[in-house]
Amino acid sequence: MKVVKFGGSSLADGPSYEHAIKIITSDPERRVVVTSAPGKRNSNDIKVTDLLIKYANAISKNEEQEAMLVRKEILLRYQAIADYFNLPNDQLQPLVDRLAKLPNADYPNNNYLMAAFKAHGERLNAELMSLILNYLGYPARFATPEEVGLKVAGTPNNATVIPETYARLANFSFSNHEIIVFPGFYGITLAGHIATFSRGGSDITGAILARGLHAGMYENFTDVDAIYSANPNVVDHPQPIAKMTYREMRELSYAGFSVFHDEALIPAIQGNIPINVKNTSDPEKPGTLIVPDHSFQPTDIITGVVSGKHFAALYLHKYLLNKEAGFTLRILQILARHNVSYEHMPSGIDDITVIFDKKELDDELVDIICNEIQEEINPDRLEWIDNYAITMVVGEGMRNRTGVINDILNPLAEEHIAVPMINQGASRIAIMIGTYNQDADAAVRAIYHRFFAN
Ligand SMILES: Nc1ncnc2c1ncn2[C@@H]1O[C@H](COP(=O)(O)OP(=O)(O)O)[C@@H](O)[C@H]1O
Ligand SMILES: N[C@@H](CC(=O)OP(=O)(O)O)C(=O)O
Repeated sequence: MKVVKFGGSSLADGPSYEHAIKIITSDPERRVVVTSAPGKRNSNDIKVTDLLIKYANAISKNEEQEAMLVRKEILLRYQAIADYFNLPNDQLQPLVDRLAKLPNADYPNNNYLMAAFKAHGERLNAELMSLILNYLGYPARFATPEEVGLKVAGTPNNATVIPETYARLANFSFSNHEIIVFPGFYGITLAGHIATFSRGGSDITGAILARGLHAGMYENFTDVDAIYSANPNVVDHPQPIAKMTYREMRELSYAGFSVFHDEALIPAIQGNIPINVKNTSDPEKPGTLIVPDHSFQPTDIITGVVSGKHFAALYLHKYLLNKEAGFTLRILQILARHNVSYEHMPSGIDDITVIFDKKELDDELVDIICNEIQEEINPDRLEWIDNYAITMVVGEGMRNRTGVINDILNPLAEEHIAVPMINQGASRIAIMIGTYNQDADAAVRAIYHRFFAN
């Protein structure tokens, strides 16, 4: 049995829906389908998830006129898909009502309201997909996180799955003849409220279902032929990756290979389920296979290179820092006091750099943290670097090679790219290079061309 997830770009309009339906119905193994919300139909378009965020904000601010206009815009997206298949209008009415009634429900606070609104992009799309499949004569059943017990914890817009979900999923039964259509992106908290994963999180739902339902394969359909060795928006015609390991993908998606969510690797790893990323418009192409480490023999030295620009860094210098017991602990205590987590903390004998994901911080919080560190720790130098980027060079093939670091650093030096930090150690398959934002893309191109020129 296969779990199949379609991204927003693969369900954006009637023609793309038609491709997806062909894929679903061409293989009887494809029994569980996970939908994203309709995505962009062209580069100027707006994702339905972003329209729903607008709708939620208008409701929170009591802007009734704006809310009505956005709600109509959202409905038009689903209506256009339904019309493409000549679905009778009355069948769409439950979706229309659901969207209209969203503001009337009780939410513990505005964050839960936002989560519930956002989740409806996928929920309505799964319902629509099952209606269309049935209308075309394929036996499909719409199932929800409520029904199967997909439970989550954490914050309402950045939730994580609760392990008991897997036991509940094991009890979810469906017949050999039906196609289950399930909305991505959200689960239900123990208190019964909707909470979403982070953006792009429908990939996570697919992986949870694949693990919980013991799928033989998790197919992830998107709008590119494969995962490439570099972001195709940064490098022209990068090389497709035929096969890679879970660990490689996790390192790369963490740093910016947005084609697959880094958190979605975890259920797949736990369930030992291979992932195949494929193109909805060209499903015959092999795509990229993501597999466990033990079944993999690397052919290239590096598998991919990527830069994430959403980082900031706090650089601290203090003589004899390495002799001062509890120095790092006191920094971490200040961060914990403000509920801020850090990403990395490379250190030297007199220096330490704490790297943050910018999503964790705002300007006010940065000021507070810097002031507290200055007062309580009294470093000789404290510098906040707001335009920090992390370039990640990843490959199982680096494991037993020497000199790879030279091949990474030399092209950067040739391009006069400053490298304020290198971290090569903890993970034997990844080297992390700190650069400044403005150099990040050039760094990716320089490293890519050094390793993949031929
Ligand atoms: N290394 C990469 N390989 C392929 N695509 C990438 C890579 N890095 C970034 N991308 C981008 O990821 C996009 C697909 O991800 P996303 O838009 O989230 O898809 P979906 O809507 O199918 O979930 C591609 O169109 C591409 O622009
Ligand atoms: N629709 C959500 C979740 C998601 O996974 O979307 P996509 O598959 O289009 O990346 C978002 O936009 O974040």
